[in-house]
Amino acid sequence: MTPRHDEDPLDPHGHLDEQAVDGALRPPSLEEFGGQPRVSAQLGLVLAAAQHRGAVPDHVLLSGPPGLGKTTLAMIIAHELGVPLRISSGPAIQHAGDLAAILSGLTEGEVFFLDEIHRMSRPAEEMLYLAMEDFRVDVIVGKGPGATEIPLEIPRFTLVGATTRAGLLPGPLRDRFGFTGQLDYYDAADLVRIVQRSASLLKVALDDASAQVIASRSRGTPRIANRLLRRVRDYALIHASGRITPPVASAALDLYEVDELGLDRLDRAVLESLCVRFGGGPVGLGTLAMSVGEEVETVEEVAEPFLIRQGFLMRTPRGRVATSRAWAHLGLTVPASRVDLFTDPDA
Ligand SMILES: Nc1ncnc2c1ncn2[C@@H]1O[C@H](COP(=O)(O)OP(=O)(O)OP(=O)(O)O)[C@@H](O)[C@H]1O
Repeated sequence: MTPRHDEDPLDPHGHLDEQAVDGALRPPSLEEFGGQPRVSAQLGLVLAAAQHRGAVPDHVLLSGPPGLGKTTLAMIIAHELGVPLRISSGPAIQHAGDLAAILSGLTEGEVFFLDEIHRMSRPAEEMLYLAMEDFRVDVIVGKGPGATEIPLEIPRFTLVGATTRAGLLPGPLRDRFGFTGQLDYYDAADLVRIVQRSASLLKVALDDASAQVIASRSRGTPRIANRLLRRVRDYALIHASGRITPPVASAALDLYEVDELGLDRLDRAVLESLCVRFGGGPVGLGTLAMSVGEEVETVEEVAEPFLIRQGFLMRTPRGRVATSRAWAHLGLTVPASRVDLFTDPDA
């Protein structure tokens, strides 16, 4: 049987993979960017004032967990300013020369989006200080004692740096950003609107109650909301004649092991390991990550912030510790040896 691609209006010929569909769902303007009202309003003002003065806006730092819209905001900034966008990432810039090549190739007023800015090499970072402040880079020509620095003027640009770990940025780099937007997890009402917008772009009928089922399991993250919507759409297509209802949405998400609070396999593996294997901790992050077969960064940047926010896990100087809520969520009883930890002495 020939596969049918015509189900997807964003992908009529079947050329777009899932990531491309994700990109197609990105809101193009601040007005369409749902949620984050504080960051949106502050950023809007920075851009409007710069445009009013006819100046290139200050550099912008966006921080927050993955999937909350940092790349989307960088694209929106360029779009609102009507300038081109150049994209790179910290790990891709290992030598100062890589950065010099990018910066000298920018056009006047261009937005330069540098993702994972905390993972840039030290020499590149130092070059960036100068570029951000004086719109100049010092290119080193030659080697050893005969090496000379040649100053090179670069066009004025707006750097949009993104990081999941603002705390890892050296002070001098952080200080050179004129505006810092701290993105936080989205509340359910915002996610409902985001998922409804995506559903309408995908030409999928989605009632309020079903949108709420998806939003409540999306860990406060638009990228996850869009992904779950696509999984629910698939499930409805195969099992419910394409009709999404709250029970259909719940059944789909159960199948994909996303529970009612939005915890996925990795989150539960981390909690289970912490509670069962390590008796609730404290346990070091490296050991915890190894016990679930994941990279330290993944556990630290993807699972942990959400588990902490949900009150399942605490970071302590001696390691990660489970809360009583973690045992309860796993359907386990807090071991007798831990009970006193969670008992309020004044109760
Ligand atoms: N405020 C929003 N409104 C609507 N959709 C959004 C919003 N924020 C993010 N999205 C959607 O979520 C997806 C992920 O967003 P984005 O790639 O900007 O996240 P990110 O913070 O840059 O993630 P990472 O740190 O992993 O690069 C995008 O495809 C976009 O469609």
